[in-house]
Amino acid sequence: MRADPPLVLDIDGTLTRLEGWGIDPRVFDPLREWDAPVVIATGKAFPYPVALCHFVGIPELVVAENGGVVYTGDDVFFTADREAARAVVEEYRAAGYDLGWGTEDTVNRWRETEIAVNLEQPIEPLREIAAEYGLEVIDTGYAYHVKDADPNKGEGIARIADHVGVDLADCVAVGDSINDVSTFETVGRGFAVGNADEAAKAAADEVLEERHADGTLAVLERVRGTM
Ligand SMILES: O=C(O)COP(=O)(O)O
Ligand SMILES: [Mg+2]
Repeated sequence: MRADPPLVLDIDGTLTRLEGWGIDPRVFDPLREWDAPVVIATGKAFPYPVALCHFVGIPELVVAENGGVVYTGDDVFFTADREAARAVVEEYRAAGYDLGWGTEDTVNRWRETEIAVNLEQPIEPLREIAAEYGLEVIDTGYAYHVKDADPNKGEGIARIADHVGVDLADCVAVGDSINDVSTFETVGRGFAVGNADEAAKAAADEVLEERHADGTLAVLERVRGTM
């Protein structure tokens, strides 16, 4: 019997319902039944992908914070320093702006290496301050991320692949935004969902018609048992 290829999946825009928010429940069973490693590679803070793996019922193989945090299932690696991102946020706040997530800010509460800012906040002053500290700001369509330009999802995926013993060339990835470009450059086959941004579409091997989880489910159908 032929096996399933290892998977690398983004969360927002990729496992989401067509309306853009919330995990599409149809992805749970195929992911739990997948007979190869499934890596969740996201811009979200570390607890979110860990919880997703936990509730789907799959081993925790996680790239979080756009590569700033990598969990191989045995070891956690922090590949970026959050002090610069914190300094940017302090300056942004001092200039009268807000991160836009409310007082308890569960979006950033457990972040270790970067900071996320609500898309409704002004990006230009954020970019200017970030540049002073040598950081970049990326727009995933779900948040602005103030981050070190160096670590990325792709490097984290390579570290996990090495640890679990899968060949990157065999890996199939699905993603939707600029933070998935390094993923697509790292794995054998990258698919951008129909709602993907231009950067993700340009970096993918194939752009799907289907949007959000419809796209991911179509890829799973196509690649299941092809190894
Ligand atoms: O955190 C974001 O902005 C996007 O998250 P994602 O990488 O899972 O799409
Ligand atoms: Mg995404």
